[in-house]
Amino acid sequence: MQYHQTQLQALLASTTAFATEQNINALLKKIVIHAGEVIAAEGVAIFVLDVTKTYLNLKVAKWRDEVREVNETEGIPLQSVGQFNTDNICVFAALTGKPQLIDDIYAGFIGFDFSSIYEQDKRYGTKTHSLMVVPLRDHEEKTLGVLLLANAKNQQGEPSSFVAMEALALSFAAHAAVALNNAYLIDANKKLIDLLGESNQQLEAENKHLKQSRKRLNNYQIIGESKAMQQAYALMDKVVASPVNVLLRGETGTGKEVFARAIHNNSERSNNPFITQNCAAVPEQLLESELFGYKKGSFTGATTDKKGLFDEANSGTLFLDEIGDMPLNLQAKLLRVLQEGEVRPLGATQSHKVDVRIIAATHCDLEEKITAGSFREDLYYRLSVFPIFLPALRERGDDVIVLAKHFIRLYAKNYGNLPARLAPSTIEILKSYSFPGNVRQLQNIIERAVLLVDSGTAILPEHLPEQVCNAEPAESTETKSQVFSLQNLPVKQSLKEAVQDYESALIERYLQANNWNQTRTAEVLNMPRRTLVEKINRYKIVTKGKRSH
Ligand SMILES: Nc1ncnc2c1ncn2[C@@H]1O[C@H](COP(=O)(O)OP(=O)(O)OP(=O)(O)O)[C@@H](O)[C@H]1O
Repeated sequence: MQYHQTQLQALLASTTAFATEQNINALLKKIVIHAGEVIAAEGVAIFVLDVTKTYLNLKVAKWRDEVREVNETEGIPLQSVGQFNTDNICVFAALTGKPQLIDDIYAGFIGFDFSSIYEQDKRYGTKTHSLMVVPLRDHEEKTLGVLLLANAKNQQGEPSSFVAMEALALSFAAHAAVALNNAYLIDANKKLIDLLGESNQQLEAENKHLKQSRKRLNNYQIIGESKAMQQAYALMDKVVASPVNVLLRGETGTGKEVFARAIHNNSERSNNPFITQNCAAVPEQLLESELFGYKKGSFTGATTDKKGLFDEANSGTLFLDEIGDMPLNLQAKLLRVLQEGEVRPLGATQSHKVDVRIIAATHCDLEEKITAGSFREDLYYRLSVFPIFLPALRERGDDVIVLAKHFIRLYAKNYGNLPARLAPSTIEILKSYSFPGNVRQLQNIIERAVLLVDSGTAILPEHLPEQVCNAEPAESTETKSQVFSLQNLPVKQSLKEAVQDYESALIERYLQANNWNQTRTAEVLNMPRRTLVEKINRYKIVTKGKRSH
């Protein structure tokens, strides 16, 4: 079959045009326009199968030069009353996958129902004679839709037959179908990507929400939401998922054991044992046999083998409280366990492996102990891979009252007392007290008060211990700023002297606030500890209020 040069050029042009179009509606329009150029016809229309594959929907129609995009919601049904709608030429072509060619639709009954075209002709004064319907099928031969061409024209523009153009039409339809299928795939991909993006965003939001609510509720079931505690929780968040050893530091009664349990309970080891041992409470030999165990006959009284706490805690966590008070000899043995992951019970000839996470705790200034030679520096580095400083109760703001109310509920329940409440004056006293014994001291104070108070009445200052009521209020930061207000400064002082005065008083204030713990103070002031010690010596800061560390 000989085709006109312009038709072949049009076919080539359509290939390029389709290859660069990814948008479905734009592509459908291009198919219709190019079809009219490749196959000389007066009218062109494209129908596509809807997603349910039950309707052929008209998308774009062209009559001579006029192109119309159609937004048809209900197209031609493939079936009606349970029967395929084979009277319709488009449905027939779609179902059979075969092109349909009619030279004259008015030439008597030809097996299809053209009544709607007759009606249109009447309405618009047109005259349809020849028709060609070509199915658009993808590489798997699934029908995507059909292309309808009306009124074939010859090269002179006179009415003709589509028969001569069938092969050209089939070739055009084949690559139009490939382009359409690609556009569908790209569209489906984009929708998937959008969907993924959306669900990712949703996941991110949920994640954030979970993290926030976890922070708010603090899953660790530790009472206290102050900023200082939030900082400690944030460090815990980091450490629970990893197996590193943790060193909990803080004054006595700040909740080091509470934190240690919480770390264990939120770690992967939570179903395994959590064993605690206070290293200060027992004599050296007993502590050694407790920790490492012994073999029968290894000393007088060793009548049976005894498992040590490292073995008891295998796969779990061993909490070593008051680690600063561990005797030097045992420090060396502990270091070996940490380095080699093996223990050797007393009297045993061989070591064996253990898998234990160590959480150590101390209220001591370990750095000072190292200087004094009573704590091994190498052990210190092993233990303090991840230190967490627990804030003193006086640094926790309103947590004091939150904790007090928690303990009231606890003891009211224990002692069958109707819940008492805190009188405003009591709240004031508790808020300004410095709590050297921290949470443990508050807990004892509240227990005593709940016992003293009558059921359902308020806890008054008289229900608090005398030393609490009569204590000087903890120094507030306002006092400091008063001392250093410009009005109070001597007028004849060099800048250097003024700065030194300020620095010296500031360091003293921070030392006091941190219970004279130099490491902690250096941390808070964000300076090396050695520099802090130098300044303490240079300014001759009296550390007589210092606790025994
Ligand atoms: N945040 C808290 N919420 C509720 N109770 C707490 C909290 N912190 C501490 N406690 C309670 O305070 C008491 C002291 O806590 P814990 O023994 O954990 O302190 P510690 O720092 O280990 O003390 P020490 O240094 O003397 O060993 C315990 O009864 C504990 O239950």
